[in-house]
Amino acid sequence: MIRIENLTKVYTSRKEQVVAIENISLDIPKGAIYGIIGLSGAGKSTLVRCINRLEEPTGGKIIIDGQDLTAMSAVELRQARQKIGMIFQHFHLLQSRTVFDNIAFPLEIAGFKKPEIEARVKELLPLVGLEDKAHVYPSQLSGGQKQRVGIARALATNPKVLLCDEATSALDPQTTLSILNLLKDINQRFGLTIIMITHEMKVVKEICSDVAVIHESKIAEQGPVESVFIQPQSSVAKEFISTVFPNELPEDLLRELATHPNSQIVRIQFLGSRASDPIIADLMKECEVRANILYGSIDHLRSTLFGTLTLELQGDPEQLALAHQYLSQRELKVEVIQNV
Ligand SMILES: Nc1ncnc2c1ncn2[C@@H]1O[C@H](COP(=O)(O)OP(=O)(O)OP(=O)(O)O)[C@@H](O)[C@H]1O
Repeated sequence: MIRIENLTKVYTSRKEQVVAIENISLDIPKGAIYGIIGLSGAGKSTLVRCINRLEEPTGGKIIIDGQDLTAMSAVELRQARQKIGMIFQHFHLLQSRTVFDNIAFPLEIAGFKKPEIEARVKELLPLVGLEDKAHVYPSQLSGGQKQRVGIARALATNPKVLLCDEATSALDPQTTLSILNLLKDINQRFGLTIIMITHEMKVVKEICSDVAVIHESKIAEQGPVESVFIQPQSSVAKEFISTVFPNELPEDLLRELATHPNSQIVRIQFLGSRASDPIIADLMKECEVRANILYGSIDHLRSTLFGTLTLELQGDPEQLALAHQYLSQRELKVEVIQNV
């Protein structure tokens, strides 16, 4: 639905040239919640601002529903932008307008008549849970409420795409969760395609269906969230995943385990229904190895279970080989952390 082809943006000043994004290509399916994650300065904001040409790309194409935004005239672009909503980290609300008038603003610009505007705003207020705040000013709202106004304003012209630039980065964890749930709800109810720019893997873990990791202006890797979490390829993706699923064992424990004879430390990761398999009981019964649990966690990637289990396996080489065979037959991802 959205195709980004070889997108490049170079900022040129008198002193220097900065390549903010370089040859980025992405296919974003209709109805996806597509996360774009990267460290500060990686190029995320530039990328998202190029998607609706708030920033003019230096090269490449943005194709939305078959229409090339980069080839559009100013008038065509203005019309196309009505189908692309955007929300920002710092909300960007008009302080002198009430909540109602902030949400009405894009409809006024688009030339809607007063009764139509009133009807649409009255539809949007309950959608974002602000029925009782229509006539208050932004300064009287909490951060989460301000972002709800931002979301209602972005949805006013019935967009097909919602761009979110660090939409929850200024919010506390609980408010972040409530905004993410609202975005998930909107995505499911209206089939809206959402692009989430973030530097926080917990945002990706919570609601994204797909993710692209951007590093030093380029895409380091991309794919469905489950694949990237279970089999990350790039070191930057691994680093991000370790922020939500830390699985390093303490150094002194590793040192102590290194003294155990015939022992191996393995990390097992599993998705979905595999989370309820009796792995340890089977390993002990079928492979006759001893399995000591060193670390375990189970969590959700959106609505799929994702688990990590770090075990010390003890047994002779044949028994350990049998254990690996057993684990690989069950399509679990197994990594040997330490052999003794
Ligand atoms: N208007 C500009 N003029 C010159 N350089 C810019 C401009 N905007 C961004 N850059 C540079 O482009 C690179 C990418 O910046 P960008 O803001 O897109 O990164 P980011 O991943 O969004 O970072 P952050 O999370 O810190 O906002 C950085 O090196 C930045 O300094």
